[in-house]
Amino acid sequence: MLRITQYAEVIVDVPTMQTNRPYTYKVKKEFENEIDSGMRVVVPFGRGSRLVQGFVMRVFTQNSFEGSLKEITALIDFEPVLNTESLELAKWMARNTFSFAISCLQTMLPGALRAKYQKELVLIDGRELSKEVSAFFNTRKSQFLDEQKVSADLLTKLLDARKKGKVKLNYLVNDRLLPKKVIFVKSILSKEQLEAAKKNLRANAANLKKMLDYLIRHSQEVQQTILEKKLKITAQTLHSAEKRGWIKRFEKVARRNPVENMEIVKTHPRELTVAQKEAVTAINADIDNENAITFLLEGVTGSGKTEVYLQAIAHVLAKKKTALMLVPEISLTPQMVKRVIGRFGTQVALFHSGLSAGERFDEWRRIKEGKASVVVGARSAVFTPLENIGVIIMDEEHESSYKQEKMPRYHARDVAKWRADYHNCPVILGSATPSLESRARAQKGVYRWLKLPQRINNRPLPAVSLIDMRQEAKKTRFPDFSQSLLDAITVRLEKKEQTILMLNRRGYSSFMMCRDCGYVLNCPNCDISLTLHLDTHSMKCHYCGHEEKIPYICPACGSKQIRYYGTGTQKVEKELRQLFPQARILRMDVDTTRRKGAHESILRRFGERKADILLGTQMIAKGLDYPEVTLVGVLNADTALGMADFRASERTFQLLTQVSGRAGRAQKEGKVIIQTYNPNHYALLLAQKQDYEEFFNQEMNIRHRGGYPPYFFTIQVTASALDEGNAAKKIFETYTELKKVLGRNSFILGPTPKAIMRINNRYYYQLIIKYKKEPKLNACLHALLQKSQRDERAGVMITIDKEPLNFI
Ligand SMILES: Nc1ncnc2c1ncn2[C@@H]1O[C@H](COP(=O)(O)OP(=O)(O)OP(=O)(O)O)[C@@H](O)[C@H]1O
Ligand SMILES: [Zn+2]
Ligand SMILES: [Zn+2]
Repeated sequence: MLRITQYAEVIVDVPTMQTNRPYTYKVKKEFENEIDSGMRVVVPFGRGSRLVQGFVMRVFTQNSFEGSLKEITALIDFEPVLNTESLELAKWMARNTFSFAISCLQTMLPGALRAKYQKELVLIDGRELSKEVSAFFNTRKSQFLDEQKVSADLLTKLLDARKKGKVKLNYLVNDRLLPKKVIFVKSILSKEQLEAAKKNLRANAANLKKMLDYLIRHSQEVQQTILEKKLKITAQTLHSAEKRGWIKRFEKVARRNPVENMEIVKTHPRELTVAQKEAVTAINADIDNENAITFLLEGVTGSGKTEVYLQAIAHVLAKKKTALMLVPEISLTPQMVKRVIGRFGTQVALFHSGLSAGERFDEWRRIKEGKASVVVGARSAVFTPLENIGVIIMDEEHESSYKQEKMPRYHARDVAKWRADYHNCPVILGSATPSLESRARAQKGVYRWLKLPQRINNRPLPAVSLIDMRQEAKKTRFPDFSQSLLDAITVRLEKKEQTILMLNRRGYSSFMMCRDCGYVLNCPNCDISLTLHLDTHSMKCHYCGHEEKIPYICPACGSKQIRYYGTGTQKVEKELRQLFPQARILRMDVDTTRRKGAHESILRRFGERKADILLGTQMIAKGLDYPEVTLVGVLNADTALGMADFRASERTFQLLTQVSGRAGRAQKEGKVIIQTYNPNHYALLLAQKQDYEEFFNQEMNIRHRGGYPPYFFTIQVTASALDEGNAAKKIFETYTELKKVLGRNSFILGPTPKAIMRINNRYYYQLIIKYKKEPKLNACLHALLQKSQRDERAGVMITIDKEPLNFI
């Protein structure tokens, strides 16, 4: 007999057998009214019916299938965690970035929701239990179950007890998910009653008196911890007040507020300059027309791009729509956050890696519940479930951190455009130094090109000088500082103006080298040198995290002449303190900003002029807007140029232009000193002139001649394995397959071993496809990927990266 039954298509999470195909499961009667697409479920999978997690993609009813389908075991969520848009986006992303659907789905969720669920066994009936099961519970009512850790024998006995109804199995999502609860205090007496209580108080009950005085003056509820701090009292006093019937204490769900300790000043829209006005008018017109168009806002440093964003956002909010603003992680500075929150207040949600998992979860939930209408965040914020989006902004669009380097290898710019199409709204890409790709599209009319060619109030761009370190380094005792830079710092210290010093790359080549035999201390797992960290007094690998003691004797020749080599921020800080003992110096790098809030506190102190010099890595190159900074020094401009990557010049130019832009932004004139070993390189000469347009023209010529993007599209295919031979074999097989489908106008570079061939004991080989038009390529690559899943050779993996930003 036929019967209407409910079914669900589920994308399952099976690490060893990734697939983009959903599996169909039967929905139990109990779940029929509960289940919906976008919810996570637990399902049995494979021959052993192992329980795995999955996402419901679709629910449908139809006549019962012939064969027997497995049933959904449990619901993890009680309402969808992903909406229709997110599910669609995940599907598109899986196809478009050669990623697994499950990875894409998980990427859309905040980390707290991605954490693995736990299984809990609850004892229902303790009679006649087997010895082993009793021992497992060991007088407790419930116990977590980790299938990996209990013996198969015990597991069968537990499952048997479950069948007999003696034990129940629960699925628990990590408890970080529980909303944060805080205790509040509120007076339950009238003012008069409180006054009376005060009269009856013993003379020595000072704390209770303080408490009553407070309650008499404040009738609103207050958070317990805040009250304790304010009155310098303990929970004991509050307890006693409660017992006397003065107050009641109650729990409330609190929002973990990431900007709790920030001083926010209300800001107002500024009178726009002519160029700003033109930009805002053009953008707002397309917001009104619900036009999914992309703008490139090319504006020199300090030209007021942020004000353009803010006014476009205000326009969107006035239409009761929402706005998404993406900024690179490192420029998501307190300054930027204050500017946006100062303008739009509590309707702003923040989303970046500086937040704790709980804070991120709370912000995500506020967005999902429609309580936030402006989202400011880094790359992953592009997935936040804002509805009714009116504009999407991407500041510093050229930043490579917008591309995720691991699966799913998406570029936030592409996701932003997809969502703009979905919501019929414009995208604004802003930068002083746009990526060549975006700038070329603006030229061709694919993007609408808006320009802010002048700084605000026509302030001049700072004067930049290049210092040839090949000569200078010989002259001084401190090889990191040229005399011109030392002189310029001295002048700033005398005039009480501020200086920003940038050291390119974190812990740049502070490796250990033996001066007698040239031995370099390498990571045992990776083909890369270990980096010296003075704070932990150890040598660390930045790739795999391996850590070991600093050697004092060369392991190769036994010499004591093993020294660190190169320039790290810690070393430069030490030198600076010797050179300028009177200067107040702040250091900002990955090591000093690891602690939560450290980043903010360093910048705040600098902004309050509690320091004269801010020394840091690339972190300080972007977005900072401090009026007293009149000198920017770049200690080593060349490190990026030394890399065998065709984008090296572009990156160097962008970085130098950005960091130069920090100087002289207000009334006082700015000066920039760039120290380099390549003073004649065009990227440096044009950065000196801060001439983006000329750089664009020259670089496009070079790209044209070399056949690089944006003239060609690129795809990188990487094969890796624990065994080097297997990795190599795989890449050559891939090469042969690709050759069959690629046309005459496409090229393959390689196969070659990767520049760092071994990372964490895996070997990596790569090839790069360059093409203009290859209609069959996508399908071919998807087939390769699927096939490699079934590769017999252990641990052989293929990864595909569309438009990679790192070629080495
Ligand atoms: N119309 C305006 N009138 C007066 N001041 C303005 C105006 N627009 C912006 N500003 C101020 O000018 C300064 C520079 O602006 P902003 O930081 O937005 O520039 P930007 O283009 O984003 O710079 P960068 O790319 O270097 O970060 C800021 O202090 C800002 O408050
Ligand atoms: Zn040696
Ligand atoms: Zn390593």
